Amino acid sequence: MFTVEKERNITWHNTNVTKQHRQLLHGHKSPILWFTGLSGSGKSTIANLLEQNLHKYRKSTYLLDGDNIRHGLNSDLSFNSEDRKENIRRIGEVAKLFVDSGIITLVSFISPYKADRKIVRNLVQDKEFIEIYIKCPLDICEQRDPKGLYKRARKGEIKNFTGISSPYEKPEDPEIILETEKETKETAVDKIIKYLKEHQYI
Ligand SMILES: Nc1ncnc2c1ncn2[C@@H]1O[C@H](COP(=O)(O)OS(=O)(=O)O)[C@@H](OP(=O)(O)O)[C@H]1O
Ligand SMILES: Nc1ncnc2c1ncn2[C@@H]1O[C@H](COP(=O)(O)OP(=O)(O)O)[C@@H](O)[C@H]1O
Repeated sequence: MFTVEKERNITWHNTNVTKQHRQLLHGHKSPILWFTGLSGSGKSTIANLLEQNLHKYRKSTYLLDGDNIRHGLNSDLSFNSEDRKENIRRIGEVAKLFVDSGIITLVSFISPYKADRKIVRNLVQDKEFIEIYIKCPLDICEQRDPKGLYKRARKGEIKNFTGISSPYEKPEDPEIILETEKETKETAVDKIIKYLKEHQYI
């Protein structure tokens, strides 16, 4: 029924209602759809449209968006590398809880470091982490500049800005790559839904 971690005097309690019971109730699996990419690459746009589509087809979803989470849970974190690591660690743990709740969990964070994304992948079971690389050249993201942040970063008003003064490490072997310079958001969403159906997540 439970396991004890002796050093810290804490106990893990198993619940009678399990992830499998919850997934059965929802009628689908509950993977993490992890969107990673530069600011302005299209993570939020695609994740939002995907959630809208899944919701329309009566799938239970929740979207965790970096900008939003930094308003609350992670409002104490900056954009230096240590804080970004902690940002991803926390949201990885939150996403794991959502997986356990039986909900399809969309996570849209720049998540620039390979090692941090790998830590989250290893938090959940095999096939429960679907990495979606929102690929878009920096110059196109910069032209789009939906929030005017690149302009400010170039002027030196924002430090540690991803792609300008802070690194972005591309995924090596993501499950899905979407090239938003070449394909529309609708095509991108269709591709993700096709993947989910083909791999029997939904
Ligand atoms: N220095 C710096 N670098 C990058 N982005 C910045 C920065 N300062 C603020 N912003 C805004 O914060 C959003 C990214 O937050 P994340 O939590 O996703 O970033 S990270 O995963 O910790 O790297 C990011 O949102 P998106 O544009 O949606 O990616 C920006 O709006
Ligand atoms: N194919 C596409 N997919 C997603 N966004 C696109 C695409 N083409 C143009 N855009 C535009 O690029 C911008 C992406 O912004 P956003 O979704 O906030 O990116 P991110 O969350 O990665 O910072 C939006 O203004 C969106 O309308």
